Amino acid sequence: MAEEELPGVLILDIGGTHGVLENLVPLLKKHFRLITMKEFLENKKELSKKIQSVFVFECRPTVDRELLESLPNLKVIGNSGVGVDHLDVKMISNFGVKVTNTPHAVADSTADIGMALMLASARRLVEGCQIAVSPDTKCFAVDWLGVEVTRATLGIIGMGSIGYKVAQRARAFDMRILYHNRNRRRKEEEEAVGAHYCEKMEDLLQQSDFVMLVVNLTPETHKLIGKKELGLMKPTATLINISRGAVIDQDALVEALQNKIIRAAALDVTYPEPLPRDHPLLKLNNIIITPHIGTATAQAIRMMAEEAIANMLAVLNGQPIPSEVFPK
Ligand SMILES: O=C(O)[C@H](O)CO
Repeated sequence: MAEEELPGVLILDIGGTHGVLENLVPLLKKHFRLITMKEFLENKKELSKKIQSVFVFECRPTVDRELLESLPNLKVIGNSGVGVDHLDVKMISNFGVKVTNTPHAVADSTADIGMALMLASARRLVEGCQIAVSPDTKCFAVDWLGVEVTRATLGIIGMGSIGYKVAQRARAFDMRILYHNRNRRRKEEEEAVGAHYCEKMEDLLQQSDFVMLVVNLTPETHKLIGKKELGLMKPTATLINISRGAVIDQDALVEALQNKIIRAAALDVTYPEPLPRDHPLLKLNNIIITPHIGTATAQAIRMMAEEAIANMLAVLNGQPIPSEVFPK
């Protein structure tokens, strides 16, 4: 089909992603006529009617009312990524537009980063690297002992597809696995990874050596972990966050880390991202922060684009939609 005849997809500007989007262009071009935001703004009159879908890369750009009002033939917003907290799904659906996401593509890489953060924090990997390259290193390993992950207790808060992948990996470390989730998993699924359900999150917090946050950000999970919850954790415990920054009350976390209420934290997500350079979290030495890289692998990015494309095409062709997000 000639490019002109393909359905138009508007690509939202994504900023400094180091050429990621350019790598996705050939994939998208097979099925869509690509229209960048710049092109759209320069030629709104001609292009607005042609755009049937908007491709949102990960969680940065959002879609506002003004944009929706200017796209009369828009049918779907294909989010590349699982979290859709940056999109007002209710407002979008009031325009008769569907929202889709990519839960399958992100699961392995995000679970991997959860494990990487847990191991790095437990074994003080970042400090170790700094000591190794420091010119006057006199430090021996015994001066800065870490803690063991093997056979420790891991509490997973949020047992969706990513949480479950974390449990699968943790099993290989002989970890005792606890989980808390809105809905209990099937017995066979629990048994397959040896996970024990905690109906009360408090029980999980009190018993875990590592607590990993894998929930979606919703009004119910906003600041789910605050002063009270941190106070329930063991002083030797580590908090790992691979979901969204706002799931933690960051002021309470600063206080807990400063006062050694918990041992350490390892965050792939913060609020905001990036943190302002003078943020107190950046001044602590019992924390590791990575810049939201849960899905930053070549394979994950590609799979996310493929899953998003399949979703968008299903909507445009009136077929069953693999991963639709419904307004709550
Ligand atoms: O939501 C996701 O899938 C990741 O955080 C990437 O944005």
